[in-house]
Amino acid sequence: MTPTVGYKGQGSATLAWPHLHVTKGTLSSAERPSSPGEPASSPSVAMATFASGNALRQASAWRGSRGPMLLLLGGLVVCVTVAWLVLATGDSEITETLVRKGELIAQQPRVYDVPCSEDYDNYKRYPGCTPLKCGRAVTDAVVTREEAQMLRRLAERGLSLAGSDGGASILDLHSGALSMGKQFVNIYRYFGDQIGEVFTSEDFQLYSNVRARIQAVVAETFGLDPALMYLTKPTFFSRINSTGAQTQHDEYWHPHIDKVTYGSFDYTSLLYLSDYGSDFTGGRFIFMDPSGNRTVEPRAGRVSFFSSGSENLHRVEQVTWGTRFAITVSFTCDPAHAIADPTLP
Ligand SMILES: O=C(O)CCC(=O)C(=O)O
Ligand SMILES: [Fe+2]
Repeated sequence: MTPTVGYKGQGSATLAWPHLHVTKGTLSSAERPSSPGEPASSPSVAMATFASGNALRQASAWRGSRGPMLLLLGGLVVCVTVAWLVLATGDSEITETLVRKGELIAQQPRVYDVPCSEDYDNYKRYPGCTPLKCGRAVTDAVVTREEAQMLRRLAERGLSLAGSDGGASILDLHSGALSMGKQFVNIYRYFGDQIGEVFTSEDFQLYSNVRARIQAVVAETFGLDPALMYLTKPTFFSRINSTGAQTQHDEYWHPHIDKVTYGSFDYTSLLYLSDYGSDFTGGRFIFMDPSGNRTVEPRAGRVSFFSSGSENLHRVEQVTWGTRFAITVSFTCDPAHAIADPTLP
């Protein structure tokens, strides 16, 4: 039987370490250190010699086991480092980081031109809005970190009412869609008048104000008439953490083209409400170009925007730790797909 064998094993191990049995300071002459000037009968000396003899033996035992211990410790350090690296760097091969979290794009947006894809030949053209030049841009100068924090609090309050069972939850102030468990509810219907205790008219004013500034910078950067581009749906707050997906709605990381996924989008903008690296790890935005992956690291208050066609195939790296908040605010050139800013019902 296993326990008996184990017990026997322990017994023989005890025998291999005789000093563990010397509990009363009774040392054999062979073990007793010779100390000429000292009366061997003195109990305190006997205790001291016993203690030091014991310490010596323990020290030599420690020296004996030091090798394996150091090996174990080394292994532990390697494991922790690898785990940290995986958490910190996420799941992606990155060819180029377009904008790091620690950089501040405080003046003009940093712009990267990308040739427009051929898909545009198949879409109806809206002069003054349909992209003539395509690309991507990032700015930290349009939304302050304080505003981002206020919007993040708004998102936290709304999403605290429910949230997905999986890692990705959304709140769409326009349609009222809010993730709940494995589906969505309409917050305005589900919570009725109580929603007035969660959101204030100032929250909605801030959203409109920020949306208008984003629209202006998108128009200026792409050379558009801001009056000929319109907010379109869906426009939503997202909250992502590392909880495993429970439904397809939680699988935010798939590569996609916004114009294909959402239909009406011509320009996508993303306003980040938390910081890559300190609020969460993983979760970088990745443009998947034929020549390699290019990433934008989220930073609270950072606006990243791009033409929504297949020249900007992208995905979000899986979040490995913490919580990532963002808002997707997008614009269409088609007045038929225009929506008004969200308002409190
Ligand atoms: O949150 C992001 O960085 C990107 C979200 C996105 O790709 C989308 O909403 O279509
Ligand atoms: Fe997207």
